[in-house]
Order: sequence, then C-alpha cells, then structure tokens
Amino acid sequence: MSVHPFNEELATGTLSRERFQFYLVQDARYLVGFGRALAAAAAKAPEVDDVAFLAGAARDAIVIEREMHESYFKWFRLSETDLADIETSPTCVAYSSFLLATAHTGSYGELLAALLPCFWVYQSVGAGILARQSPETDNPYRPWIDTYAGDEFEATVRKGRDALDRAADAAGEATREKMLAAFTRACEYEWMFWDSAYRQEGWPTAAVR
Ligand SMILES: Cc1ncc(CO)c(N)n1
Repeated sequence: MSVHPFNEELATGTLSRERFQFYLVQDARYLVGFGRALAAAAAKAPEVDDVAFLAGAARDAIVIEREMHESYFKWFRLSETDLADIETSPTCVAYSSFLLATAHTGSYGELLAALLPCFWVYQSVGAGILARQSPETDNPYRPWIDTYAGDEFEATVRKGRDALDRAADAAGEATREKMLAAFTRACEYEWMFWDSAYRQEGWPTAAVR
C-alpha cells in the first residue's frame, strides 16, 4: 500500500493537486457509506462497549467528512457546481457498496472484518509516511498525514482489532472463513481506492451515454 505512487508522492508532497482533489471528493462520498456500515455494526454488536465504540466511529466518519468538505472548499476554492461535476468513481461505488452489502447481509464478525482495514490500513500508511517526513519539509498534505498518524486514530485501530479478535474467538470455522474473505477484499479495495484516485478513474461508459 505505502509503495503505491499515490502514497509515495503524498509522502514527498509531490502528489498533484488534481489527484489529491479527486481523492478527497471520492473519499468524502465513501465516508458516508462507511459511516452507515459502522452504525449497522454498532446495532449488531453483542457487547455494549462495542456499541458505543462503533457508534462513535460512525459519528466521527461523518463529522470528518464534513470537515474535509469545508477545508476542501477553502483550500481548492471550488464551488458546489464544480463538485457536482465530479462523478463518483466505479471503485468508490464498488467499495461503498461492498461495505453496505456486508452490513445488510453479513454477520457481525464479517462486517467488523470488512471495516477493520479502513482503519488499520490508513493508520499504518499514515504512520509510515509521518516517519519519513523531515521537519523542514513543507508538505501540503501534512494535515491528512497527521490525522491518520495520530495517537487518537491509533487507539481506534487498537479497539477495532480487539473487537475483531473477540468476534473471531466467538465465531465458528465457517464464519471465520467469511471474516478472512471480507478482510482481504476490503484490503484490496483500499489499494484500488488510491489507485483509482491516481488514475482519476472515470466510467468507461461515459463516452457512450
Ligand atoms: C477509502 C478510505 N478508507 C479508510 C479511511 C479511513 O477512515 C478513509 N478515510 N478512506
């Protein structure tokens, strides 16, 4: 993940504004589905502490989305019309739909397994990038890096991993296999999400509509 050109260039601050902008718009849309899937996980959680943790994470995902929009407007000086012109990418639709489908049809364990990479991958990539920053570098993507490399986000990852381990302990072999498949698929979507932003992925059918 961290060797993808998107993240290599994010680390050095050389990532083009167009690519980052495309990523932010897609991510703001993704986070709505992510927040809904987290709220569904909260509803399914057998232990009340996990209900509180997952509902809090759902709220944070939506609040972050809003903050992201605000800073996005300020930073890139884009209007609502400019934003509306950017179509939600096939990968963004696929990843969000996968989370919502798992929320609808999957068990609690399977859903947690689909959601954990969203936290873990970002924390791991963010921390890796932060470690490579030199103090004198003026990286315009520093606010993004600091969000995911921070202690608060690390604590969220730890709680999520703990909840997943408990769900796996309580699950039978068949559920555990489904959990592994959901976890792996979400990791693939994480990679694809960066890759699609780097390519500024559109719909191949756009030209024939
Ligand atoms: C695609 C994606 N995955 C994970 C996160 C972290 O919440 C995010 N903001 N976007």
